[in-house]
Amino acid sequence: MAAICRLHHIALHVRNVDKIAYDLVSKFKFNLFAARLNEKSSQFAFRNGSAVFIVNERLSNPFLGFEDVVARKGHHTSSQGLNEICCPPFRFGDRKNTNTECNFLYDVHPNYSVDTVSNVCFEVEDVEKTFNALRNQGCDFLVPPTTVRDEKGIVSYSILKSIVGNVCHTLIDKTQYQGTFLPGFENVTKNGARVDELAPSEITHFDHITYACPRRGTPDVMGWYEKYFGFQRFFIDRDEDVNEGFVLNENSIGLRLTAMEYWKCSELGVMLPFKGKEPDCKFVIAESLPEQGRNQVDSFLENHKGAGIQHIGLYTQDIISTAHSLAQAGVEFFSPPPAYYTEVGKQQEIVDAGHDPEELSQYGILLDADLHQDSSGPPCGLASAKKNRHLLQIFTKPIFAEDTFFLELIERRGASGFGEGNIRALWRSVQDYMKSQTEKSRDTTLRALQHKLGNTDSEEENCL
Ligand SMILES: O=C(O)C(=O)Cc1ccc(O)cc1
Repeated sequence: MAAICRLHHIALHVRNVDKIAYDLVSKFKFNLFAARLNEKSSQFAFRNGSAVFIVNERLSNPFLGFEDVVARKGHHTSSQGLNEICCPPFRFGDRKNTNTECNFLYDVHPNYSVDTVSNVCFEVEDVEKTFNALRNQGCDFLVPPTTVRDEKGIVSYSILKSIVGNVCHTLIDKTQYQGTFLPGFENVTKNGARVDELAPSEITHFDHITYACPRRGTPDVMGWYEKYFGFQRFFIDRDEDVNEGFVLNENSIGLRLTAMEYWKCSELGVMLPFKGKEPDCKFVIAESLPEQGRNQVDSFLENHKGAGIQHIGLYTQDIISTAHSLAQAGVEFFSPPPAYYTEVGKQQEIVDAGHDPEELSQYGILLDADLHQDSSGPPCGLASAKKNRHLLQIFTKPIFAEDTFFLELIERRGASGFGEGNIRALWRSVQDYMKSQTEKSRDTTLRALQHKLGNTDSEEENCL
């Protein structure tokens, strides 16, 4: 079994990196802090808190590369040299330095026909040992242990295929590396400063990753992550059935949710530099239930052409402020039905949690109080904090053209699960959006058809 230390980054593969880079930097306030280019591929790394995305793009247009993207974003690259073992040194602007061996470093090319988020990279302590142990257990590896080196040290990695659709996991060991990111990547600087040293943001880390899985697929996914990574069940609701998971199956919501979490290094006795405790990224499996008709999980599976990562929760320390600045920058969020904020129970819940329903409604932020407060908590002052345990969430609209993957902002005030009330409200808002998208595309098709028919008519008239 792999002893996972922490989540290192999550990788996207997109056809047009420009749009995603623009969204991540200008709208979601990520910093483009490192990049790697060669003739066959471009890889860009974006950071917000400890949340790191690597966006991969094949260079379909050889004239559009890193310089163009950077110029558009107002960044400048440093020209510090790199020295990779598996790749000859490559410098920006040196497009003739073709490297046909190396395509996506630390990743595989998923050969996927739609934009996708397909690699969750974990840090482990010993890649070779982990590779041997997992392979002996029957795990399917795509890349054997591989070493990459520059003047700051060595990084080794290996890539395995998960049981979920196109998702794979890069296992990486950085313990012998003193550089800021990964060998092969070059730092991006802004006004002479390294971009990853800029002011801290409200987003601190990845809170959870949600998979959309086919019907009846949950037990296999859970079993796989338990066997190879030692993931453990995380109960979303205290009344949740061990085998059934958390089920919402009424009033047009047909969803089975099951969550898992993993042991962090700190729990294995290894100290990590995150205030002594590593933040924990949960994995959620979403499965659609057939009785309530077609839904957002089904549409993800169809549009994405298979199971995969449906959304990622970004943890923020202040969801109101983050939602405000992201909305100002052009991020579009799903809104719950307006009645959500005026329902007597919900209004009271929001007020009891110390929030203003009006303010939350401005952005469409949902609040869910942890109703199962356990009474065995510490006495006096902390009791009221415990009493008001809640979480706040908001979903963005899909960020890929195919209407698949989206992001979520989440702030937890003592609540560790996924609020049941929120899931219902979120579900409805996504369903409404899907309906409006279907109507829109139906209108467009109809208009196109009418237009065509009109043309045909006039052509016929012309012929007459
Ligand atoms: O609340 C969350 O973040 C979840 O992960 C639950 C969830 C999963 C899938 C959906 O389509 C909607 C909600």
